[in-house]
Amino acid sequence: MNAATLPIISLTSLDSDEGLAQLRRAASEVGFFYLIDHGLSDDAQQEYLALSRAFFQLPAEEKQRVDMIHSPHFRGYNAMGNEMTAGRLDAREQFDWMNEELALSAEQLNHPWQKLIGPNLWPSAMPILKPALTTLQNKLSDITVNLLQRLCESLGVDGHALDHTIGTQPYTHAKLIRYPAQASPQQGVGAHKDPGYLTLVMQDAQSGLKVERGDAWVGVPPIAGALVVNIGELLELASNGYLKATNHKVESPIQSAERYSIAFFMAAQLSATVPVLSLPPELKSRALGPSVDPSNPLMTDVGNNVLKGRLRSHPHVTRKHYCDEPLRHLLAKSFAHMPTADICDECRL
Ligand SMILES: O=C(O)CCC(=O)C(=O)O
Ligand SMILES: [Fe+2]
Repeated sequence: MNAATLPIISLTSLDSDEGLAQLRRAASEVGFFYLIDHGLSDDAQQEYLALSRAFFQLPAEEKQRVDMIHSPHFRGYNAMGNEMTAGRLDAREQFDWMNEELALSAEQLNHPWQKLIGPNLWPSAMPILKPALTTLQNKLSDITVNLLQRLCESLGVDGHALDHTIGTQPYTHAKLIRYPAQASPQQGVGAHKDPGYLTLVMQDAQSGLKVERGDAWVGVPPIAGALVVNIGELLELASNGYLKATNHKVESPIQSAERYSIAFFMAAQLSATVPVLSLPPELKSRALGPSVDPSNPLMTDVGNNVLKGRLRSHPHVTRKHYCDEPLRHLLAKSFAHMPTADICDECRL
């Protein structure tokens, strides 16, 4: 599969039945597609990628001031060697930000996922980053909410069927990512599914993103101006498996080229439980239930499904902020159906 065969969906075509049918096919047969006519110009995207390059070029000590290890809410910077996917280290550095919120006090915490709520860590050496990335977050959030509504329509249900799980604004999580060139092929990020409803990826001119199709991995080469969309685990659950959260990974660039991307994950509010949509009979008969993988149970309680991914990806943050009592006890309860070593290998909860 190449750029010509990975579906290209125009957001402005989704007012028509034909556009919706194309969207449904792309989302159910591939789970990955390019989105065009989404309102974020190629020039604007290049500016955000340039900002990202400038951030990663900051001196190491400036980046370390906002290191994720300081954030119980999984916000901030991760140097190379700090992230695990599929049990192996990823070769990328990244900066994560989410909804800007106040943290809950220890007395207010009833569920471990509530600890995800909190402020971002912004680098004082680059004051432009906070307003610029907040603007980007709002734009991408609007695009994903619109797309989620169109997806619901394409499945023959009310376009607003999932609105109540989002409320006034969805849970959003975004990452600036740099994949440095490696001397030999490396895992930029290992094979995984994204936990939320929908993911948008903005890529520079360097390829590397791959999608699982049957027993093959196919490339998702960049198309100028297009955003890459993928279906997350919550949509697989909401559609009872009619839509699939597709496994994907990034292979590190080799030789001299580095790769920059910006990933944006949109989910329902952390306190929400995702409902199973009432699909019309012709789709329902093809919705055979979400995938069952004991090493990656899909959870309809959004906070736990999101936290599951964060705990595994950043074990150093988990150890520092989640493994002391009473949180450790609550965590063991939330993930009682998962192998405990999967959550924290060191303390085994
Ligand atoms: O960098 C990319 O192209 C994709 C990254 C990704 O899949 C992720 O961070 O979940
Ligand atoms: Fe991903």
